[in-house]
Amino acid sequence: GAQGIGRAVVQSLMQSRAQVAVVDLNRSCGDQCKSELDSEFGADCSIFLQCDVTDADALTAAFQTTVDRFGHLDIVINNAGINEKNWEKTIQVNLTSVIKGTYLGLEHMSKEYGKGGGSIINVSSMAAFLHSPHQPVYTATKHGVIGFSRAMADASSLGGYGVRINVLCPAFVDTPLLLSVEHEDNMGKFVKFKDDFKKSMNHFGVLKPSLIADGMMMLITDDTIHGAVMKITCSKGIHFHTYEPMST
Ligand SMILES: NC(=O)C1=CN([C@@H]2O[C@H](COP(=O)(O)OP(=O)(O)OC[C@H]3O[C@@H](n4cnc5c(N)ncnc54)[C@H](O)[C@@H]3O)[C@@H](O)[C@H]2O)C=CC1
Ligand SMILES: CC/C=C\C[C@H](O)/C=C/C=C\C=C\C=C\C(=O)[C@@H](O)C/C=C\CCC(=O)O
Repeated sequence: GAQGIGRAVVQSLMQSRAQVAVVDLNRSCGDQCKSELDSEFGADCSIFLQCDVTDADALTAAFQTTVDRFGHLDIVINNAGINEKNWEKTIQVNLTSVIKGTYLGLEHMSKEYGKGGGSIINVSSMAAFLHSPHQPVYTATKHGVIGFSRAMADASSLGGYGVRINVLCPAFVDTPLLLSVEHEDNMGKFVKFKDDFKKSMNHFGVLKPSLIADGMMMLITDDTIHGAVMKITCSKGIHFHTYEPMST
């Protein structure tokens, strides 16, 4: 992502000397991001790939271009997310593309394909824990990201993929996405609930993208973390959801 949470994570990754492929639909944001990264870190450390993650062929090509450019893949962050009146599109971006991005990441990192292992982080939301009447389909996609990622983490363990898979659930974060609650194009008929949404935001507080990046870096650097659901809120900061053990 070339803005918002994705842009903050890219900054942290490059400050940690990672080479980064920024994949985003928005070319102007992407070009701006690339220009800033080149100025700060040099032109060889990142690429920007304009890509609609709902276009499976384009996303496949973006992964291949990244591997061709940098030689291999170690980290995948499936971050793109929208909240649109077109609820089918919301599902395509927020869930279907996360599934596709996870499978593509495994193709380039999993030991089942003879690769060296790696780390996948899928971005959900605290909307999966505190559902809101403002965005029911968005909420459904974020539940789906958690369920899919936890299942894939178990598959990775059972299959010896060597790929850690974790989920990050931010609460409200100060990014352009939050502004979408004002618009009927995004919220559809639920825009009439926008004042209630903003009351929630004021109650729970709004996080800085840099704190989400800190959480991402923790998931990336601590190789003991696998199958985890990280939550980041104003009240508790970076913490993890605990699930009742499955009864065998
Ligand atoms: N901002 C918030 O309050 C919260 C955001 N999140 C999640 O964090 C993730 C990032 O969101 P933000 O940074 O806040 O949003 P944002 O709108 O600032 O950034 C999202 C980026 O995704 C890109 N994008 C959208 N559709 C795309 C597509 N089809 N193909 C490729 N790129 C596409 C946009 O161009 C944009 O650069 C999303 O999954 C969102 O649901 C989760 C909880 C809270
Ligand atoms: C268009 C809006 C786009 C994104 C907004 C975001 O994805 C939606 C967030 C929805 C809910 C946020 C809830 C925040 C909750 C907190 O900050 C917690 O402190 C509340 C306390 C407990 C939650 C329950 C739990 O932790 O299990």
